[in-house]
Amino acid sequence: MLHTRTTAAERRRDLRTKLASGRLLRVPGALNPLSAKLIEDTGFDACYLSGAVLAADLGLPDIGLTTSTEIAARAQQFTRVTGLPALIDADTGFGEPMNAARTVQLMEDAGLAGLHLEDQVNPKRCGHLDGKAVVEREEMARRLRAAADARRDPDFLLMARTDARSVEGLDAAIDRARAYVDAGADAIFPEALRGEAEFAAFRDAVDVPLLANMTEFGKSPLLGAATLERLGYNIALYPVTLLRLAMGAVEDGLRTLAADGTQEALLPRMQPRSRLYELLGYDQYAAFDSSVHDFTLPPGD
Ligand SMILES: C[C@](O)(C(=O)O)[C@H](CC(=O)O)C(=O)O
Ligand SMILES: [Mg+2]
Repeated sequence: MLHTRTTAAERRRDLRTKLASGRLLRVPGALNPLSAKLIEDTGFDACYLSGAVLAADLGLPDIGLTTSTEIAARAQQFTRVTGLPALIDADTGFGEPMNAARTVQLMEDAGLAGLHLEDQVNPKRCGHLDGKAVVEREEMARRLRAAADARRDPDFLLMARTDARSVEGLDAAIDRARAYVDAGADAIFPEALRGEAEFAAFRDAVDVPLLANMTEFGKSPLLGAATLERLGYNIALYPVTLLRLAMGAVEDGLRTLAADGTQEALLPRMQPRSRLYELLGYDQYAAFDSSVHDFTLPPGD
């Protein structure tokens, strides 16, 4: 009820253990705390809080407009209701290396299991768009050293994302990744790789856990879990999948409602009240005090 019983420390250890297992973790991006509960219920390994989704949720583009305190406050609403480890997209760290350090502490306090910082300049943009620019390698290394040093729980995962593939080419991106590991990154997120061979080259070159960003409508092919596992990747990320699915359904539904003047035709596509109540744990609230709470549903709801 109300919140998960799992502590942040337990979730961080859980993520570390899963990463050490060598198997591929499947990590969808949650679109709100309720969907994070569904990600847990359907058996995924962890959940992701995407910068693109957090911004879109506020009706904003993903260009670094959100602030670290804003996303930390939102993140806490997710971590409170799921026992799954959650990894957050901390963009560029929201400023100078000192800001990246503060961001790490805010995300630790929000109960997250880890974050990733990227090497783009501010203002950043989606990693799958053209026209990106990256900071000097040493500048990003400073960002990472500050972040690693600020961490109070050594199990909090510090992942470095490099956007350099599209800007400087694959070899430079690999060199950066190695430098970022030396600066304290526990894992690497190579952004916008072009094909399976590039994913394989990255795996050969870097020893730490690797994340494969399987975002839709981007520059990377949508490699299946079996392929990513064979390539030796540790995390398959589906960052914006739920938002895209939900918004597709919402838009279709609105058009149908406007055209038909009733939602009758939409009922088979809806999550029924009973499933929503199950996810929210209404029965536990009823058991807490049945004299106050009685949420028995009529059959068929
Ligand atoms: C992973 C990502 O950083 C995100 O914010 O979810 C985005 C995803 C997207 O815009 O498709 C990115 O790849 O830059
Ligand atoms: Mg992002």
